[in-house]
This record gives sequence, structure tokens and C-alpha cells, in this order.
Amino acid sequence: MDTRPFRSVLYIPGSKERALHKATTLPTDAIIFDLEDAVAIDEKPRARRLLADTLQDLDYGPRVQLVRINALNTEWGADDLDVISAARPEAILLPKVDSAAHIEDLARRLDARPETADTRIWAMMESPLGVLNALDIASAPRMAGFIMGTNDLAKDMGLRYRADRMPLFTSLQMGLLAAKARGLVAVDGVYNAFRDGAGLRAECEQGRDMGFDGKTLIHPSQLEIANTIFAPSSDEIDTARRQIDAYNAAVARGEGVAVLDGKIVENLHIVTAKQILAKADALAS
Ligand SMILES: CC(C)(COP(=O)(O)OP(=O)(O)OC[C@H]1O[C@@H](n2cnc3c(N)ncnc32)[C@H](O)[C@@H]1OP(=O)(O)O)[C@@H](O)C(=O)NCCC(=O)NCCSC(=O)C[C@H](O)C(=O)O
Ligand SMILES: [Mg+2]
Repeated sequence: MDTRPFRSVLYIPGSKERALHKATTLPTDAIIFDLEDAVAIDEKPRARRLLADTLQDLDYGPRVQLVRINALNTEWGADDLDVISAARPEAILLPKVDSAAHIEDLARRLDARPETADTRIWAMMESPLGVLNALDIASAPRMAGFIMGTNDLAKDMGLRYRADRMPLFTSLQMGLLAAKARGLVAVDGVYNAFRDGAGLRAECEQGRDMGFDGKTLIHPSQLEIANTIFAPSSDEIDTARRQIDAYNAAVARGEGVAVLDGKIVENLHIVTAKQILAKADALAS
């Protein structure tokens, strides 16, 4: 699994030059350079050219870079891949993935080009069939992560948006289970009301509790909330340190279980505690 942080994953329309520049200074862990739904049909050829040039010219530092091309069964997908390949993309995010065959097709095309020898694949989990095939998709070649596409899921399932996201829960969990089973990164869907900080905060808390690694975002104003909520809190860091101390003391006494704050601490809790501290250290540096 990729151990870099994915707390915040910001979509940027590939057609918006100013936003593409702005992102070189934004505190986002990862960027999705979008050629799909954020780009109008008439703009698609210009956007893919602009994006290919931008990726070669600008320095996005440590931010993970994903390029969302159009699906390969659309009139734009193959051209997107041709033009973007020249920029040696770190990862291609494929939308509307229904089955592992979609990933295998993309992997074959990447295999055929020396520039994309190391390019990883991410999949949008955003159709009922895709969610039902999540484990096969997660097991396909070059796979590195899932992004939940909650808008397309809502459309295809005919569900209504609710603040508790109950109608989306099965899909979110199926995506998460498949990603975690195969050691992939799992990133939650977008919160459309980008000026509603309280709503975003609640949805980030929910996604964090479920086990998502981060949240996809559509506006820079959403970054701070996601970065805060998907980072280990000071309470979590303190508890992790004390768990490790308590467990080490128990082991030194010849015991396999410690008790801290009235709760048991076993070796599996130490795995989680160490992951929390490693993530905190990575973010601090
Ligand atoms: C939502 C927006 C259209 C709002 O745009 P705008 O009104 O221009 O915002 P602001 O004036 O507040 O912008 C302030 C400055 O921030 C920059 N900016 C805005 N958005 C971004 C961004 N995403 N990344 C980087 N920089 C951004 C502006 O350029 C301004 O900069 P400056 O002038 O220098 O101060 C707009 O935010 C937007 O287009 N967002 C992205 C929308 C998008 O990508 N949608 C597609 C992804 S969501 C999706 O597809 C879901 C999925 O597939 C599913 O099915 O669920
Ligand atoms: Mg979508």
C-alpha cells in the first residue's frame, strides 16, 4: 500500500489554467487533474493539451498526481491517454469502471508505451456494477487505489442525498472492503456544497470513522478540514504512545495483555498504534 498521506485529494479541471497553477502552492496531499466531468465537451481537446504541457512544466512537489481521463469507450478516452502519456503520469484514474476488464484494457495500453512503464491505475467506484465487482477490480494489474464517485452512484441508483449517507453506505463499505483486502488506498467521495464547512466536517468525520484514507475535494476552501480530520488527532497520538508503553511493560512482566484506561491492549492494537505514530511522523516531516 502507498504510505504517503491521502487526507485531501483535490479535483482540478484540466481546462482551468489558473487553478492548475494555484495548486502548486495548495496544501493538498494529492491532486486529480480532471479531463472527464469537470471539462465541457468543446473544451476537451484544449484541456488535454494544456494539462500535458502543465504536468511537464510545473512542479507539484510531493503532491501525488492522478490524471482522470475519459472512459476508454468514449470518443475522448484514447486521445486523452495518448496526449497525457507524454507527461509520464504517475497514475491514471479511470472513471466509470464496471469490471476488471476495463482496468486490464488500460493496463495493456500502458504496457505498450515506455513512458508509462511505471504508471499506476486508480479506479472510480461509481456504478452499481463496479461496486458489485469491486474485489475483482481491486485485484487487477497496476491497481493502486479507489476513489468513490458518490454523485454517479446517486444518479445510477436513483437514491436521494441524505446527510447521514445511509443510502450510500453499502456501496461505500463494499468499495472500502475491496480496497483494504488488496492493500489499496481508499478515498471517499466529494461533498458538493463546497461553501458548507460544517456539512463537510461531518462527512469527513464519518468517512474517517469508516476507514477511508481521505476525502476527494472540489475547492481549496475544503482542504483544511479534510487535512485536519484525516490526520491523527493529538488524543489518538497520546493514546497510541501510552498503549505502546503499557503493552511493552506487560510483555516485560511476561503478560500478553495490558490494560489502559480500562481497556485491553493486545498486539493487534499495537499495530494500529504504530501506524498512527508513523502517519503522524510522516505528516510532521
Ligand atoms: C466549484 C467551482 C466551479 C467554484 O469555482 P469558483 O467560483 O471560481 O471558485 P472561487 O472563485 O471561490 O475560487 C477561488 C480561487 O480558488 C481557485 N480554485 C477554485 N477551485 C479550485 C480547484 N478545484 N483547484 C484549484 N484551485 C481552485 C480559483 O481559481 C480561484 O483562484 P484565484 O483566482 O487565483 O484566487 C470550482 O472550485 C471548480 O471547478 N471545482 C472543481 C470541480 C470539479 O473538478 N468537478 C469534477 C469533480 S467531482 C466529480 O466528478 C465527482 C465524481 O465523479 C462522482 O461521480 O461523484
Ligand atoms: Mg463521477
